[in-house]
Amino acid sequence: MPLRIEDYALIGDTQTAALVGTDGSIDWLCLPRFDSGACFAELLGDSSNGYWSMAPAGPHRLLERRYRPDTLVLETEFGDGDDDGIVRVTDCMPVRDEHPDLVRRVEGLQGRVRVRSEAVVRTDYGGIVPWTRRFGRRLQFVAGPDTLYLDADVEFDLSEHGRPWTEFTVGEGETVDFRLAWIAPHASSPARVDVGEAIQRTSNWWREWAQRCSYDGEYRHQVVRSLITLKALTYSPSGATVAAPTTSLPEQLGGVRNWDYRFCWIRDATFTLLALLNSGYEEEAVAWREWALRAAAGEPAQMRIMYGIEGERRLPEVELDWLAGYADSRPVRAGNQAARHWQLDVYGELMDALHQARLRGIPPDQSAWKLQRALMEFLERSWRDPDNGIWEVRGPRRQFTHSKVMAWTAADRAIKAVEEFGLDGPVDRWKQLRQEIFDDVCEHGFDSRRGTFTQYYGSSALDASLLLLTTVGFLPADDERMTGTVKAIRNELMQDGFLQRYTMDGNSKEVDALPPGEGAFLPCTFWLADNLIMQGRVDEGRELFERLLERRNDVGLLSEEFDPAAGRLVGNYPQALSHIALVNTAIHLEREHGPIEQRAWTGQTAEDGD
Ligand SMILES: OC[C@H]1O[C@H](O[C@H]2O[C@H](CO)[C@@H](O)[C@H](O)[C@H]2O)[C@H](O)[C@@H](O)[C@@H]1O
Repeated sequence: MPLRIEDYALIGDTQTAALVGTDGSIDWLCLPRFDSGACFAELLGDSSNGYWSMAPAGPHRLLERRYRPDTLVLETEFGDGDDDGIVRVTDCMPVRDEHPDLVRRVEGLQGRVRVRSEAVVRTDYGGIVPWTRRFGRRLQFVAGPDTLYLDADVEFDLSEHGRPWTEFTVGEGETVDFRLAWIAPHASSPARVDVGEAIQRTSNWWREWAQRCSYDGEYRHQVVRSLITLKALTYSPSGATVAAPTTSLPEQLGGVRNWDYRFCWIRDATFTLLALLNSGYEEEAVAWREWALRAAAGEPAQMRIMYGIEGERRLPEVELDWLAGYADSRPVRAGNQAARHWQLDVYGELMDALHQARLRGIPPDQSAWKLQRALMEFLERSWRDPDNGIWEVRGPRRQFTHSKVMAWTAADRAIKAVEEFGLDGPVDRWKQLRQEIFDDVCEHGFDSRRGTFTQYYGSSALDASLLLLTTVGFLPADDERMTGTVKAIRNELMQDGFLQRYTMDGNSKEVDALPPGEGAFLPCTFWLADNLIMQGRVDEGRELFERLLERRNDVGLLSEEFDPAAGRLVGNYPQALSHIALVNTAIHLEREHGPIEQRAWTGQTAEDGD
């Protein structure tokens, strides 16, 4: 039985990340970047695909696990059989100087404990067995483009089926240190490091970063944990945030909805920008904005919905058929075919992100406005085209209501750039466009019989993305079309207290081309809380928010979805979109009726404005 997804904690160095289980085993780590092949891939396969365990050798149990306050330094404590002996394993990835490092310290807290560690290193997602050599207390693993070194205070034995292992005893107050480093094969071998100093430096780095959080409300503890998670998912050399550090953790246990999230989605990243700006992280927000402008630069028709972490456009999807999949959920995929999608909303997302930056006094330079004008020209020609929608469905393209509203958002922000920031553009034409889209959505995307907006033009299906119509300012929260939509979504998409993304009935396969069935989508449930707060139903919004907080695991992490029947987190993990939504709703609750800065709602719609 694999560990549950929520049994893992995250450590990372802002260029890649690892998952550490409650059993002390590191079962996922891609080196040197988030999107590289994994050297530990047991998460998606079995022990032959690589892991690094560290726990008492005999019978033992987990006593406690936590992050050092306001850091990404993880401490896991184990008691031996009768709790006479207690050890602490401290894990972290120091923020990188030259190459990636992962350090582990075993510390005796009480009595004497025999500890066992196995370091089964693989490359290319557990598919390649490297050439392993021992030089005293140093192991070297070599395979093609990857060379790894494991330094330890104790010697490893290579005799057990080629799986390096070691056993040692720690007494109270004693420490035994380990360090795994990755280097390019042509680089010289890494010098040894002082693990205690590396852990201290890493703790200080995260604490200083966390102190910059400007949110000081009642959910500060949870907000800071989510922000640290977002920072850990942001590739620091470029400023791009990955949607999650994993691939193919299933949206349904045993199912086929298994995707690679180690890329940067324009949509997700725009939400990230808002969360960062709202919590005082301007530097990160500026880095993201510059990344987005570089990534989207060029011909607007060629803009992508997602990019690699350095802005790469080709992200071919392949199946890793040697991996059995988490809980037998196959296929395991690397790369994401959604990179080739046409999703209309990204133009609105990008226009809105740049508008938000201007609103907060961090205007992009003139060349950004040139790009925005080019995007608007493209959108004026293309907004009527069907697209793959926010959920990236793999069925036929459709006239998705949310996508059209995001085209409206693009026009709205272009108008505001001229009227509020004095930029130059055909504002009358854009006003006409905004009105035209508004009328089109209200005519075709609204079911007047049921009093709700619908997933796509002419359909009866509901879609939780419609909750975003208020946050972008398309309609005020108390407009009866929105209260009707929120009511219908609550009635039909709520499952055991959490929202499904869209109607999953016999017809859903026609839309997403996948067998029905997935967990409840946590970001959408946060969006429902936002709408309730905006309607003035703050207590109901808070109650829902707190229900969502309870779904976080013991170290404050969320995946994308929650399976209410199994009572388990599902989907890629930890997921940026869920943590972003948590931060935004917490801030929103603080301001109660004022989501104003959350998006760009200014109280004026095309209807009552012009
Ligand atoms: O379920 C279908 C799609 O699922 C993934 O997309 C989802 O994750 C994205 C990243 O967080 C998010 O932007 C999108 O709105 C979600 O639907 C997957 O990446 C797609 O390939 C897949 O079709």
